[in-house]
Amino acid sequence: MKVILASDHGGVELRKEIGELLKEMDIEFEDIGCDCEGSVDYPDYGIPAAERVASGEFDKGILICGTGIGMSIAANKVKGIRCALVHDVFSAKATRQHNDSNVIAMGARVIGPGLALEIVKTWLTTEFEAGRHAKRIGKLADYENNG
Ligand SMILES: O=C(CO)[C@H](O)[C@H](O)[C@H](O)COP(=O)(O)O
Repeated sequence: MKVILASDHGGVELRKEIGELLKEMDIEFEDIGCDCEGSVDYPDYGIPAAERVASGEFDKGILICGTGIGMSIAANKVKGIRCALVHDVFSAKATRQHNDSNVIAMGARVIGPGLALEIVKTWLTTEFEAGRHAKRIGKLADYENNG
């Protein structure tokens, strides 16, 4: 599995902690920043990261900003992306099982690193259940492709 990590200035520390976790889990990843002291704009990191998941270069993406909201909105603008804004372990599991989410967004100003790392572990290790959920995802793809 290959994972891409990105954040704005609100998520730098948490993003780096997630990178350390991925190393411990022996998961291949690329961290595209930001490597910023000052303020940056979340679409400049979230959209390129999501595009690289949508293209198939990466299997999953993890995006961090202050709330996770900006990053989730940005990622979901990219065709083929199902980004879930997640701040609890139950949702992290459910969004893999039911939505086959390929990106998650979290807010570093919303949750602490302990919970965030548990969310990442759960999300990366939970499989899509398919079945009735596959039909629903198909409807999303149909809308994306045909309106
Ligand atoms: O986009 C966001 C909110 O939806 C992110 O949380 C940003 O990190 C936040 O807006 C940045 O805010 P700042 O006041 O410019 O640091």
